[in-house]
Amino acid sequence: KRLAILASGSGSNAEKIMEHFKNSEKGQIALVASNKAEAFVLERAKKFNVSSFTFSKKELEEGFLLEKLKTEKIDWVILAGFLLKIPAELIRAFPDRMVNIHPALLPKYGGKGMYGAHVHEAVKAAGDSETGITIHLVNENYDEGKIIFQAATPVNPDDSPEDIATKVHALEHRYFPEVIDSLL
Ligand SMILES: N[C@@H]1O[C@H](COP(=O)(O)O)[C@@H](O)[C@H]1O
Repeated sequence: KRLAILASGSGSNAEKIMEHFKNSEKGQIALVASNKAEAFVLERAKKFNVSSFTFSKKELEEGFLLEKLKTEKIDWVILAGFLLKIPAELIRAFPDRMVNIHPALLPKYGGKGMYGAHVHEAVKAAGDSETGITIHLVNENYDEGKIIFQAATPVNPDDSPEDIATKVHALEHRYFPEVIDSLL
């Protein structure tokens, strides 16, 4: 299967996924794409000799990305820290073959504007005793697609939002590649 990864930032998850599929028979990371020309994920793609490109929000909405994914014969789309809303047409082109990772235990702390540090600050402010990750299929509502996998980690009262982020990233890096592999 040919996989494309969409990311807007650092790409630590994308790197773990590229590492996992480096010698895989089941899946190949064929493309990395970003809406940010300065995103570090593009540097990580170079390291794995995975071809990459960038696109604007306007191009995304005008179907440029969908055409590219079709041309590249992509089977699965992986959202790994991608912050723009995916157009409905693109979601419909990959029925149950587009997955996202969210840094919290959905349905808590999901929805528009709930991403990255905002999530961990909210967990801290609420005084929750645990948080975690959610891997879900993508549908037309933010963070509301069918949940495929969740894993939790305890939150200690003296954990800072940064400590929480570190724990959550560790879960993401451990499980996201394996869960994608199990879907193929
Ligand atoms: N959606 C969220 O955005 C972050 C991306 O991190 P990275 O993979 O770019 O390091 C991850 O925490 C992911 O759950």
